[in-house]
Amino acid sequence: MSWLALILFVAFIIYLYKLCTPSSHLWKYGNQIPGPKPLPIVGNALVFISEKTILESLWNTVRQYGPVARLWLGKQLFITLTDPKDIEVFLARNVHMNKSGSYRLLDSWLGKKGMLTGDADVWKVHRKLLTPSFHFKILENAVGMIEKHANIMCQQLESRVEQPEFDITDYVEKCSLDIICETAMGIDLQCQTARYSRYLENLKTITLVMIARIFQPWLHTEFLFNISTSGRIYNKALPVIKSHVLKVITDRKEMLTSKNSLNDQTDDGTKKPKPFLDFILAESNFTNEEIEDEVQTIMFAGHDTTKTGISFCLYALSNNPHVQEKLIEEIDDMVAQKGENLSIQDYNSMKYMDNVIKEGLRIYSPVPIVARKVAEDVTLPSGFTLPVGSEANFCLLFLHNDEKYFEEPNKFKPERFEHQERKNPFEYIPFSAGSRNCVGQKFANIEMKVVLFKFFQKYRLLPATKTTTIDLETGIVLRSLQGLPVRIARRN
Ligand code: HEM
Repeated sequence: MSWLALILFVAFIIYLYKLCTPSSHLWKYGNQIPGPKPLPIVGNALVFISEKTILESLWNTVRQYGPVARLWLGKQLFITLTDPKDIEVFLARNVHMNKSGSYRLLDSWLGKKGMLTGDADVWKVHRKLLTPSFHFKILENAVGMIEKHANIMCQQLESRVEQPEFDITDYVEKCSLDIICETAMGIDLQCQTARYSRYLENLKTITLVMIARIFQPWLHTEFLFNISTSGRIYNKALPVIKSHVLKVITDRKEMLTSKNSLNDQTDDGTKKPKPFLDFILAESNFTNEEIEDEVQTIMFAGHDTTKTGISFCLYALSNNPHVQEKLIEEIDDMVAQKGENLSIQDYNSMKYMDNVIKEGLRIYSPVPIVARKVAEDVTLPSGFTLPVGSEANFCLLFLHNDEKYFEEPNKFKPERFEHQERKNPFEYIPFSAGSRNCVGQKFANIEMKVVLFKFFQKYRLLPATKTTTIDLETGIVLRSLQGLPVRIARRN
């Protein structure tokens, strides 16, 4: 019996070793890039246990080894890039179009056919077919719905006025989900007025498990992941997310077939925009799998990012009263000129608001890291060669907080965008760049403006009194370990 156990143990070690040993090509080029000495099997994965957050570990690696830093995660060669000239090589040319292997770990959730994670062949077709659903005309009609949900958020916040500090993310998150569901799916979820959202709770679990899994190479195989504690937690949360999305699709299909329940007028009598989901359902070439993957993708990418962008902006404004006052002044001027009913052009004409949002997306980039699979050996302007099969990770958060490109990067200064003479446009790319940039960029910008506008018409923000610092972490999108504590006061 003990012999059998020994043989099984040795077989398991050989299996792990093979699983974690990179190809000689990766090994040769990978080790020419600066980085810490790897251990057998795990590579450099232990660097992620030494710090409080994954971001801090990555940041330390970049500080120590430079703007091109190498880590081995098992057999995966993970190269962090923070120089805009190096990043440009990937984003400006249509050569390295597939997302990195880390995104494949999201397949059981986002599928293989969604725009965000899909490979180039599927992505090209979907992006072309679905781009019209983000057209300016559609956004223009969506403004009223965004305003409606922003107003509900403000009503919900009434109970927090003049109260101790609280996490603003909880409110913004539900508002963002309601916005994406009604504008993109045609379903008014009313998540803000419900006390509990199973979708949001389980989504949080899924994203946290997934991000940790990326940096734990021993959990990359399905078998080991499924028997791990993280895998069991994930497998319990996933069906909730899946069934939620399926219900959204079924409900919309039913609404489209029974015309009675299809109310295509907004409360103020204007025509509702055609939701993204109707574009997909009308596309006869889309399989059920493709529909589900795209809806799953837009539900996630369309609310978690804007939630993060808005919440961090509000948090930054709570700590920068002079910026807040200037923004309030601009909002009051706009109301004095145009009244309450603003068009998309009115929102976009507020220059200071625009710069506040740009600065928020710089200092707290909602998507801190994006990554590509290296499709062929490529030599970067910095001189290093990235071998085919490695992962190139662009750390947008570090790039945007690098003093080489932004003076006093820790200061929240929207004015820096007034005289914007960037040496290289790839120095500031919160929505990524090139043909796989964010398809929802215009939608996100208008949503952020409307929510800030409605909020500051009613309230002022005050800094938290108990929580004075936050630790940034990646949970696919940026998050803070302490939440984003603020206090609010009524204006007037
Ligand atoms: C502040 C808000 C947002 C930020 C900062 C943001 C940022 C990004 C970034 C950096 C990417 C590239 C990701 C990668 O290469 O892995 C991306 C892609 C994407 N985003 Fe956004 N996003 C935001 C809002 C939105 C919204 C509101 C939607 C949908 C309504 C959306 C839908 C997508 C989709 C579908 C992709 C994949 C595009 C493609 O590969 O063709 N995003 N976003």
